[in-house]
Amino acid sequence: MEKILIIDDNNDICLLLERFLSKQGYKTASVQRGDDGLVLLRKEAFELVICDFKLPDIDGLEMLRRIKVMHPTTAVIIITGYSDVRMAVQTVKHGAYDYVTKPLYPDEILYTIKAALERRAQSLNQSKGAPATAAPGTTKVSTTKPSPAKTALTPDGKRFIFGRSRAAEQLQKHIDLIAPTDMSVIITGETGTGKEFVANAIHLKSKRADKQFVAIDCGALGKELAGSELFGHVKGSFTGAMSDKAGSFEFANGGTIFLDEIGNLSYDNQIKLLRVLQERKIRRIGSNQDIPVDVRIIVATNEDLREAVRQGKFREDIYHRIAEFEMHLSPLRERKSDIMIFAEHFLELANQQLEKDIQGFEEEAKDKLKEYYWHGNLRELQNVVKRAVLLTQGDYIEADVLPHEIISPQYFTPEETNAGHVQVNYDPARPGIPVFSQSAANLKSVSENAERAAILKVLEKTGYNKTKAAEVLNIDRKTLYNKLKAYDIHL
Ligand SMILES: Nc1ncnc2c1ncn2[C@@H]1O[C@H](COP(=O)(O)OP(=O)(O)OP(=O)(O)O)[C@@H](O)[C@H]1O
Repeated sequence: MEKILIIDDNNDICLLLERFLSKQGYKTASVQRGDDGLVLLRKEAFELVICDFKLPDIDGLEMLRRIKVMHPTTAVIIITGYSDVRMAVQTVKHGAYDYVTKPLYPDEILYTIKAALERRAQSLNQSKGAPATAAPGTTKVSTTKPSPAKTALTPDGKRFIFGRSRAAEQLQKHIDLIAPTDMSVIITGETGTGKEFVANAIHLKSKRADKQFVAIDCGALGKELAGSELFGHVKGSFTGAMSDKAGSFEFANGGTIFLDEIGNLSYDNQIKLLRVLQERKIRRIGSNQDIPVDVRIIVATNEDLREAVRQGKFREDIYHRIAEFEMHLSPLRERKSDIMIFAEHFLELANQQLEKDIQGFEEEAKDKLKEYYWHGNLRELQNVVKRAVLLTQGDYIEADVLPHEIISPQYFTPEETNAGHVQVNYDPARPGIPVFSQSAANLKSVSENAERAAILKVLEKTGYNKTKAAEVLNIDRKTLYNKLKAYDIHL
Protein backbone atom coordinates (compact mmCIF):
# COMPACT_ATOMS: atom_id res chain seq x y z
CA MET A 1 0.00 0.00 0.00
CA GLU A 2 1.46 3.38 -1.01
CA LYS A 3 2.16 5.78 1.83
CA ILE A 4 1.30 9.45 1.66
CA LEU A 5 2.42 12.11 4.12
CA ILE A 6 0.36 15.30 4.37
CA ILE A 7 2.07 18.40 5.78
CA ASP A 8 -0.31 21.30 6.30
CA ASP A 9 -0.79 23.65 9.22
CA ASN A 10 -4.53 23.55 8.66
CA ASN A 11 -5.76 20.64 10.74
CA ASP A 12 -9.03 20.42 8.79
CA ILE A 13 -7.18 19.94 5.52
CA CYS A 14 -5.04 17.21 7.12
CA LEU A 15 -8.08 15.41 8.47
CA LEU A 16 -10.09 15.67 5.29
CA LEU A 17 -7.24 14.52 3.10
CA GLU A 18 -6.35 11.66 5.42
CA ARG A 19 -9.93 10.45 5.48
CA PHE A 20 -10.40 10.80 1.75
CA LEU A 21 -7.11 9.18 0.80
CA SER A 22 -7.51 6.27 3.22
CA LYS A 23 -10.82 5.54 1.53
CA GLN A 24 -8.96 5.49 -1.79
CA GLY A 25 -6.66 2.78 -0.46
CA TYR A 26 -3.61 4.79 0.57
CA LYS A 27 -1.86 4.64 3.91
CA THR A 28 -1.64 8.16 5.29
CA ALA A 29 -0.02 10.24 8.01
CA SER A 30 -0.22 13.97 8.63
CA VAL A 31 1.68 16.66 10.53
CA GLN A 32 1.18 20.37 10.80
CA ARG A 33 4.74 21.66 10.87
CA GLY A 34 7.56 21.27 8.41
CA ASP A 35 10.00 20.20 11.11
CA ASP A 36 7.68 17.41 12.27
CA GLY A 37 7.33 16.26 8.69
CA LEU A 38 11.11 16.08 8.29
CA VAL A 39 11.45 14.13 11.55
CA LEU A 40 8.90 11.62 10.30
CA LEU A 41 10.58 11.38 6.92
CA ARG A 42 13.91 10.67 8.60
CA LYS A 43 12.31 7.64 10.26
CA GLU A 44 10.34 6.25 7.35
CA ALA A 45 10.05 6.70 3.62
CA PHE A 46 6.83 7.80 1.93
CA GLU A 47 6.06 7.35 -1.72
CA LEU A 48 4.45 10.76 -1.82
CA VAL A 49 4.35 13.95 0.25
CA ILE A 50 1.62 16.56 -0.07
CA CYS A 51 3.05 19.75 1.39
CA ASP A 52 1.53 23.17 1.96
CA PHE A 53 3.63 25.94 0.44
CA LYS A 54 3.17 28.22 3.44
CA LEU A 55 4.05 26.34 6.58
CA PRO A 56 4.58 28.20 9.83
CA ASP A 57 8.22 27.15 10.17
CA ILE A 58 9.70 26.25 6.77
CA ASP A 59 8.78 27.53 3.32
CA GLY A 60 7.67 25.19 0.56
CA LEU A 61 10.80 25.45 -1.57
CA GLU A 62 13.06 24.64 1.36
CA MET A 63 10.82 21.74 2.42
CA LEU A 64 11.01 20.36 -1.10
CA ARG A 65 14.79 20.65 -1.12
CA ARG A 66 15.13 18.82 2.18
CA ILE A 67 12.68 16.08 1.25
CA LYS A 68 14.50 15.50 -2.04
CA VAL A 69 17.89 15.30 -0.31
CA MET A 70 16.53 12.68 2.10
CA HIS A 71 14.40 10.75 -0.38
CA PRO A 72 15.17 11.67 -4.00
CA THR A 73 12.47 9.37 -5.35
CA THR A 74 9.63 10.60 -3.15
CA ALA A 75 7.06 12.47 -5.22
CA VAL A 76 6.07 15.86 -3.84
CA ILE A 77 2.87 17.79 -4.54
CA ILE A 78 2.66 21.37 -3.30
CA ILE A 79 -0.58 22.92 -2.05
CA THR A 80 -0.75 26.62 -2.68
CA GLY A 81 -3.03 29.62 -2.74
CA TYR A 82 -3.61 31.02 -6.22
CA SER A 83 -1.71 34.20 -5.36
CA ASP A 84 1.40 32.09 -4.75
CA VAL A 85 1.20 30.23 -8.01
CA ARG A 86 4.36 31.81 -9.34
CA MET A 87 6.28 30.54 -6.33
CA ALA A 88 4.67 27.16 -6.75
CA VAL A 89 5.92 27.05 -10.33
CA GLN A 90 9.42 27.44 -8.90
CA THR A 91 8.86 24.34 -6.78
CA VAL A 92 7.92 22.38 -9.89
CA LYS A 93 11.13 23.55 -11.52
CA HIS A 94 12.98 22.34 -8.45
CA GLY A 95 11.52 18.88 -8.56
CA ALA A 96 7.97 18.95 -7.19
CA TYR A 97 5.72 16.80 -9.33
CA ASP A 98 3.02 19.43 -9.51
CA TYR A 99 1.08 21.92 -7.44
CA VAL A 100 -2.61 22.16 -6.65
CA THR A 101 -4.29 25.38 -5.72
CA LYS A 102 -6.72 25.94 -2.88
CA PRO A 103 -9.58 25.33 -2.51
CA LEU A 104 -8.78 21.64 -2.89
CA TYR A 105 -11.09 19.43 -4.90
CA PRO A 106 -11.03 15.67 -4.29
CA ASP A 107 -11.04 14.76 -7.99
CA GLU A 108 -8.17 17.08 -8.73
CA ILE A 109 -6.01 15.98 -5.83
CA LEU A 110 -6.68 12.32 -6.55
CA TYR A 111 -5.87 12.75 -10.21
CA THR A 112 -2.62 14.55 -9.35
CA ILE A 113 -1.64 11.92 -6.79
CA LYS A 114 -2.24 9.06 -9.20
CA ALA A 115 -0.29 10.81 -11.95
CA ALA A 116 2.59 11.58 -9.56
CA LEU A 117 2.80 8.00 -8.34
CA GLU A 118 2.65 6.70 -11.89
CA ARG A 119 5.46 9.02 -12.97
CA ARG A 120 7.47 7.96 -9.93
CA ALA A 121 7.05 4.28 -10.77
CA GLN A 122 8.04 4.93 -14.39
CA SER A 123 11.20 6.80 -13.46
CA LEU A 124 12.15 4.13 -10.91
CA ASN A 125 11.87 1.54 -13.66
CA GLN A 126 13.87 3.65 -16.07
CA SER A 127 16.60 4.37 -13.54
CA LYS A 128 17.20 0.66 -13.02
CA GLY A 129 18.86 0.59 -16.43
CA ALA A 130 20.36 4.09 -16.27
CA PRO A 131 24.00 4.83 -15.46
CA ALA A 132 24.68 5.49 -11.78
CA THR A 133 24.89 9.13 -10.90
CA ALA A 134 26.18 10.76 -7.78
CA ALA A 135 26.17 14.31 -6.56
CA PRO A 136 28.94 16.06 -4.67
CA GLY A 137 28.19 15.94 -1.00
CA THR A 138 25.21 13.63 -1.33
CA THR A 139 25.07 9.91 -1.80
CA LYS A 140 22.60 9.83 -4.60
CA VAL A 141 21.86 12.45 -7.19
CA SER A 142 18.89 14.52 -6.22
CA THR A 143 18.62 16.80 -9.18
CA THR A 144 15.16 17.59 -10.32
CA LYS A 145 15.91 16.89 -13.93
CA PRO A 146 18.64 14.26 -14.12
CA SER A 147 20.09 13.95 -17.56
CA PRO A 148 18.55 13.32 -19.94
CA ALA A 149 15.37 13.98 -18.02
CA LYS A 150 13.54 16.47 -20.15
CA THR A 151 14.08 14.87 -23.52
CA ALA A 152 12.02 15.40 -26.65
CA LEU A 153 8.54 16.48 -25.81
CA THR A 154 6.55 15.57 -28.87
CA PRO A 155 7.18 11.83 -28.73
CA ASP A 156 5.01 11.74 -25.63
CA GLY A 157 2.21 13.26 -27.58
CA LYS A 158 2.55 16.97 -26.88
CA ARG A 159 1.59 18.96 -29.92
CA PHE A 160 3.17 22.30 -30.77
CA ILE A 161 0.50 24.89 -31.36
CA PHE A 162 0.98 28.18 -33.18
CA GLY A 163 -1.45 30.99 -32.62
CA ARG A 164 -2.95 33.47 -35.03
CA SER A 165 -1.40 36.65 -33.67
CA ARG A 166 1.33 38.49 -35.56
CA ALA A 167 3.80 37.39 -32.91
CA ALA A 168 2.81 33.77 -33.52
CA GLU A 169 3.17 34.11 -37.29
CA GLN A 170 6.58 35.63 -36.87
CA LEU A 171 7.60 32.88 -34.47
CA GLN A 172 6.59 30.23 -36.98
CA LYS A 173 8.64 31.96 -39.69
CA HIS A 174 11.65 32.20 -37.42
CA ILE A 175 11.47 28.54 -36.42
CA ASP A 176 11.27 27.49 -40.09
CA LEU A 177 14.14 29.77 -40.94
CA ILE A 178 16.51 28.81 -38.17
CA ALA A 179 15.74 25.11 -37.71
CA PRO A 180 17.70 23.71 -40.69
CA THR A 181 20.84 25.64 -39.77
CA ASP A 182 23.27 24.73 -37.01
CA MET A 183 23.19 28.20 -35.48
CA SER A 184 23.01 28.69 -31.74
CA VAL A 185 19.80 30.32 -30.63
CA ILE A 186 18.90 32.34 -27.60
CA ILE A 187 15.22 32.37 -26.67
CA THR A 188 14.00 35.04 -24.31
CA GLY A 189 10.61 35.45 -22.70
CA GLU A 190 8.75 35.33 -19.43
CA THR A 191 8.27 32.09 -17.58
CA GLY A 192 5.78 29.75 -19.24
CA THR A 193 5.80 31.44 -22.65
CA GLY A 194 6.96 28.22 -24.28
CA LYS A 195 10.72 28.66 -24.61
CA GLU A 196 11.46 24.98 -24.13
CA PHE A 197 8.67 24.06 -26.52
CA VAL A 198 10.15 26.35 -29.16
CA ALA A 199 13.63 24.89 -28.62
CA ASN A 200 12.16 21.44 -29.07
CA ALA A 201 10.31 22.52 -32.21
CA ILE A 202 13.56 23.83 -33.68
CA HIS A 203 15.23 20.51 -32.88
CA LEU A 204 12.42 18.49 -34.43
CA LYS A 205 12.55 20.50 -37.64
CA SER A 206 16.33 20.22 -37.88
CA LYS A 207 18.48 17.52 -39.43
CA ARG A 208 19.29 16.44 -35.87
CA ALA A 209 15.69 15.43 -35.20
CA ASP A 210 16.43 11.73 -34.94
CA LYS A 211 19.01 12.36 -32.20
CA GLN A 212 18.51 13.43 -28.60
CA PHE A 213 17.04 16.71 -27.44
CA VAL A 214 18.38 17.18 -23.93
CA ALA A 215 16.94 19.95 -21.80
CA ILE A 216 18.72 21.10 -18.68
CA ASP A 217 17.40 23.70 -16.29
CA CYS A 218 20.52 25.51 -15.10
CA GLY A 219 18.37 27.39 -12.57
CA ALA A 220 17.35 24.20 -10.79
CA LEU A 221 20.87 22.78 -10.52
CA GLY A 222 23.16 23.71 -7.66
CA LYS A 223 26.52 25.18 -8.59
CA GLU A 224 28.50 21.99 -8.01
CA LEU A 225 25.90 19.74 -9.52
CA ALA A 226 25.65 21.73 -12.74
CA GLY A 227 29.23 20.91 -13.79
CA SER A 228 28.76 17.20 -13.31
CA GLU A 229 25.33 17.25 -14.88
CA LEU A 230 26.49 19.10 -17.98
CA PHE A 231 29.96 17.72 -18.51
CA GLY A 232 29.96 14.43 -16.54
CA HIS A 233 32.60 13.26 -14.09
CA VAL A 234 34.99 10.41 -13.46
CA LYS A 235 34.83 8.13 -10.46
CA GLY A 236 36.45 9.63 -7.37
CA SER A 237 36.66 13.18 -8.75
CA PHE A 238 34.73 14.44 -5.72
CA THR A 239 33.09 12.98 -2.64
CA GLY A 240 30.14 10.98 -3.82
CA ALA A 241 31.39 10.42 -7.38
CA MET A 242 31.02 6.67 -7.06
CA SER A 243 31.30 5.88 -10.74
CA ASP A 244 32.01 7.48 -14.09
CA LYS A 245 29.14 9.50 -15.42
CA ALA A 246 28.45 10.98 -18.83
CA GLY A 247 27.11 14.53 -18.84
CA SER A 248 24.30 16.05 -20.84
CA PHE A 249 26.60 17.19 -23.63
CA GLU A 250 27.59 13.60 -24.25
CA PHE A 251 23.97 12.44 -24.13
CA ALA A 252 23.07 15.13 -26.63
CA ASN A 253 25.87 14.25 -29.03
CA GLY A 254 24.60 14.58 -32.59
CA GLY A 255 21.46 16.29 -31.29
CA THR A 256 20.51 19.47 -29.47
CA ILE A 257 21.08 20.65 -25.94
CA PHE A 258 18.70 23.17 -24.43
CA LEU A 259 20.10 25.15 -21.53
CA ASP A 260 17.28 26.85 -19.68
CA GLU A 261 18.02 29.78 -17.35
CA ILE A 262 21.53 30.02 -18.75
CA GLY A 263 22.15 33.16 -16.68
CA ASN A 264 22.40 30.97 -13.58
CA LEU A 265 25.46 29.12 -14.78
CA SER A 266 28.42 29.67 -12.45
CA TYR A 267 31.55 31.36 -13.77
CA ASP A 268 33.47 28.04 -13.79
CA ASN A 269 30.80 26.36 -15.83
CA GLN A 270 30.60 29.33 -18.16
CA ILE A 271 34.26 28.78 -18.94
CA LYS A 272 33.65 25.10 -19.64
CA LEU A 273 30.73 26.03 -21.86
CA LEU A 274 32.92 28.47 -23.76
CA ARG A 275 35.27 25.61 -24.51
CA VAL A 276 32.42 23.58 -25.99
CA LEU A 277 31.39 26.55 -28.07
CA GLN A 278 34.91 27.25 -29.31
CA GLU A 279 36.45 23.80 -29.63
CA ARG A 280 33.44 21.48 -29.60
CA LYS A 281 35.10 19.40 -26.90
CA ILE A 282 34.23 18.61 -23.31
CA ARG A 283 36.20 17.15 -20.48
CA ARG A 284 34.48 15.21 -17.68
CA ILE A 285 35.20 16.61 -14.21
CA GLY A 286 38.36 14.98 -12.88
CA SER A 287 39.46 13.74 -16.31
CA ASN A 288 42.21 15.03 -18.57
CA GLN A 289 40.81 13.47 -21.67
CA ASP A 290 38.96 15.57 -24.24
CA ILE A 291 35.77 14.17 -25.71
CA PRO A 292 34.64 15.68 -29.02
CA VAL A 293 30.95 16.60 -29.13
CA ASP A 294 28.74 17.73 -31.97
CA VAL A 295 25.86 19.49 -30.28
CA ARG A 296 23.62 22.33 -31.30
CA ILE A 297 23.12 24.72 -28.42
CA ILE A 298 19.86 26.51 -27.72
CA VAL A 299 19.62 28.57 -24.57
CA ALA A 300 16.82 30.38 -22.83
CA THR A 301 16.59 33.05 -20.24
CA ASN A 302 13.91 35.16 -18.67
CA GLU A 303 16.43 37.65 -17.40
CA ASP A 304 18.19 40.35 -19.37
CA LEU A 305 21.42 38.61 -20.33
CA ARG A 306 22.86 41.77 -21.89
CA GLU A 307 22.46 43.46 -18.54
CA ALA A 308 24.14 40.47 -16.86
CA VAL A 309 27.02 40.92 -19.33
CA ARG A 310 27.21 44.63 -18.49
CA GLN A 311 27.34 43.79 -14.81
CA GLY A 312 30.12 41.26 -15.38
CA LYS A 313 27.94 38.34 -14.28
CA PHE A 314 27.80 36.65 -17.64
CA ARG A 315 30.72 36.34 -20.02
CA GLU A 316 30.45 38.52 -23.08
CA ASP A 317 32.32 36.04 -25.31
CA ILE A 318 29.76 33.34 -24.51
CA TYR A 319 26.90 35.73 -25.03
CA HIS A 320 28.04 36.57 -28.56
CA ARG A 321 28.54 32.95 -29.44
CA ILE A 322 25.16 31.79 -28.23
CA ALA A 323 23.28 34.80 -29.53
CA GLU A 324 23.76 33.96 -33.21
CA PHE A 325 20.00 34.18 -33.49
CA GLU A 326 17.69 35.68 -30.92
CA MET A 327 14.00 34.93 -30.53
CA HIS A 328 11.70 36.69 -28.13
CA LEU A 329 8.45 35.07 -27.03
CA SER A 330 5.79 37.61 -26.19
CA PRO A 331 3.77 37.24 -23.02
CA LEU A 332 0.35 35.72 -23.55
CA ARG A 333 -1.41 38.95 -22.51
CA GLU A 334 0.21 40.67 -25.49
CA ARG A 335 -1.16 38.09 -27.92
CA LYS A 336 -4.75 38.04 -26.80
CA SER A 337 -5.98 36.59 -30.08
CA ASP A 338 -4.03 33.42 -29.24
CA ILE A 339 -5.51 32.88 -25.79
CA MET A 340 -8.57 30.93 -26.88
CA ILE A 341 -6.60 28.93 -29.44
CA PHE A 342 -4.36 27.66 -26.65
CA ALA A 343 -7.27 27.32 -24.24
CA GLU A 344 -9.07 25.05 -26.73
CA HIS A 345 -5.90 23.03 -27.22
CA PHE A 346 -5.40 22.63 -23.48
CA LEU A 347 -9.07 21.68 -23.15
CA GLU A 348 -8.55 18.89 -25.66
CA LEU A 349 -5.48 17.69 -23.75
CA ALA A 350 -7.29 17.81 -20.42
CA ASN A 351 -10.25 15.89 -21.88
CA GLN A 352 -7.85 13.15 -22.95
CA GLN A 353 -5.97 13.08 -19.67
CA LEU A 354 -9.03 13.16 -17.46
CA GLU A 355 -11.21 11.05 -19.75
CA LYS A 356 -13.83 13.74 -20.03
CA ASP A 357 -15.70 15.20 -22.94
CA ILE A 358 -16.13 18.89 -22.24
CA GLN A 359 -17.18 20.65 -25.42
CA GLY A 360 -15.90 24.18 -24.91
CA PHE A 361 -16.15 27.43 -22.96
CA GLU A 362 -19.18 29.58 -22.12
CA GLU A 363 -18.87 33.16 -23.43
CA GLU A 364 -18.33 34.64 -19.97
CA ALA A 365 -15.54 32.18 -19.24
CA LYS A 366 -13.91 33.11 -22.56
CA ASP A 367 -14.09 36.79 -21.68
CA LYS A 368 -12.47 36.15 -18.31
CA LEU A 369 -9.67 34.16 -19.87
CA LYS A 370 -9.05 36.87 -22.44
CA GLU A 371 -9.00 39.64 -19.86
CA TYR A 372 -6.64 38.04 -17.39
CA TYR A 373 -3.00 39.11 -17.05
CA TRP A 374 -1.46 35.57 -17.23
CA HIS A 375 1.70 36.07 -15.21
CA GLY A 376 2.53 32.39 -15.72
CA ASN A 377 1.61 32.54 -19.44
CA LEU A 378 0.85 29.26 -21.24
CA ARG A 379 1.75 27.09 -18.26
CA GLU A 380 -0.73 28.96 -16.08
CA LEU A 381 -3.42 28.82 -18.76
CA GLN A 382 -2.92 25.09 -19.15
CA ASN A 383 -3.28 24.51 -15.41
CA VAL A 384 -6.37 26.69 -15.17
CA VAL A 385 -8.03 24.88 -18.06
CA LYS A 386 -7.17 21.46 -16.66
CA ARG A 387 -8.67 22.32 -13.31
CA ALA A 388 -11.75 23.82 -14.95
CA VAL A 389 -12.24 20.61 -16.94
CA LEU A 390 -12.05 18.60 -13.74
CA LEU A 391 -14.61 20.77 -12.02
CA THR A 392 -17.06 21.06 -14.90
CA GLN A 393 -20.12 18.86 -14.62
CA GLY A 394 -21.94 20.00 -17.76
CA ASP A 395 -20.75 20.23 -21.36
CA TYR A 396 -19.25 23.71 -21.25
CA ILE A 397 -16.79 25.40 -18.90
CA GLU A 398 -18.49 28.24 -17.05
CA ALA A 399 -16.77 31.23 -15.47
CA ASP A 400 -17.53 30.07 -11.96
CA VAL A 401 -15.11 27.15 -12.15
CA LEU A 402 -12.25 29.54 -12.89
CA PRO A 403 -10.08 30.69 -9.98
CA HIS A 404 -11.39 33.68 -8.10
CA GLU A 405 -8.32 35.70 -9.20
CA ILE A 406 -9.35 35.28 -12.81
CA ILE A 407 -13.00 36.08 -12.23
CA SER A 408 -12.18 39.23 -10.23
CA PRO A 409 -8.57 40.12 -10.92
CA GLN A 410 -6.90 42.48 -8.48
CA TYR A 411 -3.24 42.82 -9.07
CA PHE A 412 -0.40 45.06 -9.99
CA THR A 413 1.22 44.49 -13.30
CA PRO A 414 4.99 44.89 -13.43
CA GLU A 415 4.66 47.66 -16.03
CA GLU A 416 2.29 49.59 -13.85
CA THR A 417 4.56 49.06 -10.92
CA ASN A 418 7.48 50.61 -12.76
CA ALA A 419 5.45 53.68 -13.41
CA GLY A 420 4.15 53.88 -9.88
CA HIS A 421 1.17 51.76 -9.03
CA VAL A 422 -2.33 51.15 -10.16
CA GLN A 423 -4.63 48.60 -8.67
CA VAL A 424 -6.76 47.17 -11.43
CA ASN A 425 -10.24 45.75 -11.12
CA TYR A 426 -12.57 44.90 -13.93
CA ASP A 427 -16.18 45.77 -14.25
CA PRO A 428 -18.07 42.74 -15.52
CA ALA A 429 -20.34 45.05 -17.45
CA ARG A 430 -17.41 46.50 -19.37
CA PRO A 431 -15.02 43.63 -20.08
CA GLY A 432 -11.44 44.60 -20.67
CA ILE A 433 -11.84 48.12 -19.29
CA PRO A 434 -9.85 48.56 -16.12
CA VAL A 435 -11.42 50.21 -13.10
CA PHE A 436 -9.03 51.77 -10.63
CA SER A 437 -9.78 51.04 -7.03
CA GLN A 438 -10.08 53.58 -4.23
CA SER A 439 -6.87 52.44 -2.67
CA ALA A 440 -4.89 53.68 -5.66
CA ALA A 441 -5.46 57.17 -4.37
CA ASN A 442 -3.66 56.41 -1.12
CA LEU A 443 -0.06 57.54 -1.56
CA LYS A 444 1.33 55.26 1.13
CA SER A 445 -0.23 52.19 -0.38
CA VAL A 446 0.94 53.32 -3.80
CA SER A 447 4.57 53.35 -2.76
CA GLU A 448 4.30 50.22 -0.64
CA ASN A 449 2.68 48.28 -3.40
CA ALA A 450 5.27 49.48 -5.88
CA GLU A 451 8.03 48.43 -3.48
CA ARG A 452 6.46 45.02 -2.90
CA ALA A 453 6.07 44.40 -6.60
CA ALA A 454 9.63 45.59 -7.31
CA ILE A 455 10.97 43.16 -4.71
CA LEU A 456 8.95 40.31 -6.19
CA LYS A 457 10.16 41.12 -9.67
CA VAL A 458 13.81 41.20 -8.64
CA LEU A 459 13.38 37.97 -6.69
CA GLU A 460 11.92 36.33 -9.74
CA LYS A 461 14.77 37.59 -11.91
CA THR A 462 17.41 36.38 -9.48
CA GLY A 463 15.88 32.93 -9.19
CA TYR A 464 14.65 33.75 -5.66
CA ASN A 465 18.21 34.13 -4.44
CA LYS A 466 17.87 36.61 -1.57
CA THR A 467 21.53 37.61 -1.50
CA LYS A 468 21.49 38.41 -5.21
CA ALA A 469 18.14 40.16 -4.89
CA ALA A 470 19.38 42.36 -2.05
CA GLU A 471 22.41 43.25 -4.17
CA VAL A 472 20.28 44.23 -7.16
CA LEU A 473 17.90 46.23 -4.96
CA ASN A 474 20.87 47.90 -3.35
CA ILE A 475 19.78 47.09 0.19
CA ASP A 476 21.39 44.80 2.75
CA ARG A 477 20.07 41.30 3.33
CA LYS A 478 18.60 42.17 6.70
CA THR A 479 16.56 45.01 5.22
CA LEU A 480 15.36 42.66 2.52
CA TYR A 481 14.31 40.08 5.11
CA ASN A 482 12.41 42.76 7.05
CA LYS A 483 10.64 43.87 3.92
CA LEU A 484 9.76 40.30 2.94
CA LYS A 485 8.20 39.92 6.34
CA ALA A 486 6.41 43.25 6.24
CA TYR A 487 5.00 42.60 2.78
CA ASP A 488 4.05 39.04 3.62
CA ILE A 489 6.26 37.57 0.92
CA HIS A 490 7.04 33.96 1.70
CA LEU A 491 9.86 32.27 -0.18
N1 LIG B 1 3.54 26.15 -28.68
C1 LIG B 1 2.98 25.41 -27.73
N2 LIG B 1 2.03 24.53 -28.03
C2 LIG B 1 1.43 23.80 -27.07
N3 LIG B 1 1.71 23.89 -25.78
C3 LIG B 1 2.66 24.77 -25.41
C4 LIG B 1 3.35 25.57 -26.38
N4 LIG B 1 4.25 26.34 -25.74
C5 LIG B 1 4.13 26.04 -24.44
N5 LIG B 1 3.19 25.11 -24.22
C6 LIG B 1 2.75 24.59 -22.91
O1 LIG B 1 3.13 25.52 -21.92
C7 LIG B 1 3.97 24.89 -20.93
C8 LIG B 1 5.14 25.81 -20.63
O2 LIG B 1 6.00 25.82 -21.74
P1 LIG B 1 7.58 25.80 -21.58
O3 LIG B 1 8.02 24.90 -20.48
O4 LIG B 1 8.16 25.58 -22.93
O5 LIG B 1 7.80 27.32 -21.11
P2 LIG B 1 9.14 28.07 -20.72
O6 LIG B 1 9.07 29.43 -21.33
O7 LIG B 1 10.32 27.21 -21.10
O8 LIG B 1 8.98 28.16 -19.16
P3 LIG B 1 10.10 28.47 -18.05
O9 LIG B 1 10.79 29.74 -18.43
O10 LIG B 1 9.31 28.63 -16.80
O11 LIG B 1 11.01 27.27 -18.05
C9 LIG B 1 4.41 23.57 -21.54
O12 LIG B 1 4.40 22.55 -20.60
C10 LIG B 1 3.39 23.28 -22.60
O13 LIG B 1 2.43 22.44 -22.07
